[in-house]
Amino acid sequence: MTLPASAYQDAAAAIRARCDLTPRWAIVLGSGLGPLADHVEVSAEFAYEDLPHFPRSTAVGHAGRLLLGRLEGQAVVVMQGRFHLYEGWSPQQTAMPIRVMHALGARSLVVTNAAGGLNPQMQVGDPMVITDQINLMFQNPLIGPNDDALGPRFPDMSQPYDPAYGETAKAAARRGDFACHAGVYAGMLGPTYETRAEYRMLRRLGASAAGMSTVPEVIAARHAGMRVLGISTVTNVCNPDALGETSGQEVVDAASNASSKLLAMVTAVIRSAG
Ligand SMILES: O=P(O)(O)O[C@@H]1C[C@H](O)[C@@H](CO)O1
Ligand SMILES: Nc1nc2[nH]cnc2c(=O)[nH]1
Repeated sequence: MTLPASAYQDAAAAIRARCDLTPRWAIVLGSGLGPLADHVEVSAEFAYEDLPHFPRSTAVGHAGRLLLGRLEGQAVVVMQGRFHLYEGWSPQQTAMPIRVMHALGARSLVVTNAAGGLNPQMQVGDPMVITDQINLMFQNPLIGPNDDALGPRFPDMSQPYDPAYGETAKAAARRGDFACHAGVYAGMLGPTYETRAEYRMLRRLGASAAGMSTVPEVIAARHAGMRVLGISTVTNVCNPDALGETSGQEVVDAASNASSKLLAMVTAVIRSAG
């Protein structure tokens, strides 16, 4: 579905009409990670269905609420649930909330997700700081007329994830004494999990984690010049030579169980940026 050019400004105006907080940070909470929002001192809360042009969350483990408030004293806007291409939303719709949060004032983005771990050292519950991404969705939210007011027609993607944010997140994991990996996130269309042959291919392509989100959001964020921290939680181990079955519920449960690690890393980065 094509969105009107004014869609993200309309949604931002509806939010501003009820809340005058200017968020510096935008945070997208992935599958099972919604409870991180319990740590936000909330000023205003919006159901996605009440915001103009906003899609509705249909994915398991995604509450479908936008919160404005403070985390670690910093003004934040938090998506408790996101939109995925496999739900039937267009790339523009999956990325639209990023533009809304940018229009509200956010200049840094934290994206979190649940992902399959491809690196043999990974265990369920381990976080991975995303260093780069591979777009295997073969779709792009910037297709169509470019909004020059937002960003360039041909955005640079040489460093989509901010290395300084990543280092701070890894340092928080060291302080917390829990394992933390760094690697490349492969964005898949879903909703099927991968076959053994596909996991094998992803390893050969240089991916360390496979998921079904994040890539369109990060493209939209980089287009708008936002600095990005990305963290995956490994929810299933993808060993092509000994692959067990994976279910959506198992993924959500594994992500929820690891949410305290995510919280430690995300808050450390927000704190350090002052
Ligand atoms: O929103 P995220 O990327 O955390 O959701 C992942 C991808 C699918 O929605 C689901 C598959 O298990 O988890
Ligand atoms: N594509 C994909 N998405 C996931 N989300 C959680 N685990 C996985 C996985 O193994 N593959």
